Amino acid sequence: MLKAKVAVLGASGGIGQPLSLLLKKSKLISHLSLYDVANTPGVAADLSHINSRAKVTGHLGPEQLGEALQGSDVVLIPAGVPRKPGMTRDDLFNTNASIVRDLVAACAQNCPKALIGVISNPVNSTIPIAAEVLKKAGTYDPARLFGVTTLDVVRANTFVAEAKGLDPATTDVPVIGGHAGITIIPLLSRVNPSVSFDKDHIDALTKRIQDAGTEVVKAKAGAGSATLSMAFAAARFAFSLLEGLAGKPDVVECAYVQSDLTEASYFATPVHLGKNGLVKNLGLGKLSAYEEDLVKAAIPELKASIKKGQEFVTK
Ligand SMILES: NC(=O)C1=CN([C@@H]2O[C@H](COP(=O)(O)OP(=O)(O)OC[C@H]3O[C@@H](n4cnc5c(N)ncnc54)[C@H](O)[C@@H]3O)[C@@H](O)[C@H]2O)C=CC1
Ligand SMILES: O=C([O-])CC(=O)C(=O)O
Repeated sequence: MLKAKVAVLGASGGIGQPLSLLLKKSKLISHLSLYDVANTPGVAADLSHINSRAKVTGHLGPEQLGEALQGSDVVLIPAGVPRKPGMTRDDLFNTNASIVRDLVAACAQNCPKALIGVISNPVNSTIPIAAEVLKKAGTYDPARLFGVTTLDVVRANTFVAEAKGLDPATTDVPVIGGHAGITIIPLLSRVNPSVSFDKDHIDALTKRIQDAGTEVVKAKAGAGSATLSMAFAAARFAFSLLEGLAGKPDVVECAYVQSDLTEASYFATPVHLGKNGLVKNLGLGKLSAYEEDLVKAAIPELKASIKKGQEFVTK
C-alpha cells in the first residue's frame, strides 16, 4: 500500500483543520504533517489520538517549515486570509501572494518532487506565482502543480442534482476555466448522467455556481468564506492525487494547471492523474455555443490575473 507523507500548510485554519481531519482517515497516508504559524501543537495532539493509520506531526512557525515538508509526496496549501463581504478574491492578493511565494519556495527546497495543490486565493494568480517560484528554484514541473478548483465541481454537482432530482454523490459536472466569478465555467452540456436545461435555467445555474463562494461569504457575514465544503473538496482532490500516485488507472479531476489550450497560460480542465501527477490534460472537450462564449469572456480576466501573479515574482 502507498505510504505517502502529506503536508498541510495552514493546517490550523478554517479549511486546514477539517481538511486534516478528513485526510487522517485515509489509508494511503502514513504521515500527516501539519504546519501553520499558530496552534499546530494543539491541532496535531488532538488529531493524533484518532486510531487511523497516519502518524500526525505538528510544526509551528518558519523555523519548523523545513522539517514539516521534508519527504512530502503531496503538499496542500490553504494558508492565507479569506474574504469578507464586499471583497473580491483578487482583494486577497496583497496578503496571500507573499504567503504562497514563501511556502512554495520552501517546497522547492525540501520536497522538490512533491505534488502541490494550492487552495489559497486568488487561485488564478497564486498558481502562476507558485510556478515562477519553482522555475526560479529550478524545480518546476507543470505536471506537479495544481490550483484546487474541486469546490466548483462539488457545488455544480450539488446544484444540478438538486435541480434534476439526481443523487448528488454520483452526478458529475466538469467545471473549467479558473476560480473567480466569470472565469468559473460549468459545462452544463456535459453533465453525467446526461440532463437538459432550458436557456434561462442554464443562465441561472451558471451564475449560481460562479457566485457560490460569495453566497457563503455573505451568509458567514464577516466570519470568513467556505471552509467545510472546501475541506471536503480538497480532501477529494488529495485522495485523487494519492490514488494516482498509488497507480490506480483512470483517475480524473478538474484542476487549474499550466495549459496551452487557450490564450490563458493557466486554465482548468479535466486532467488524468497518475504516478507523476498530471499524466494527460483531457482538454476542454466539446462545448455548447453558450459555453464557448463563457470561455471567450473569461480569457481576458484570466490573462490579467496570471500576469499579475507572474510579475509579482519576476519583477
Ligand atoms: N480554492 C478554493 O476553492 C477556496 C479557497 N479558499 C481560500 O483558502 C484560504 C484559507 O481560508 P481559511 O482556511 O478560511 O482561512 P483561515 O484564516 O481560517 O485560515 C488560514 C490559516 O493560514 C494560516 N497562515 C497564515 N499565514 C501563514 C503562513 N505564512 N504559513 C502558514 N500558515 C499561515 C493562519 O494561521 C490560519 O490558520 C483563503 O485564501 C481562502 O480565500 C477558501 C475557500 C475555497
Ligand atoms: O469565495 C471565496 O472567497 C472562497 C472561495 O474561493 C470559494 O468559496 O469558492
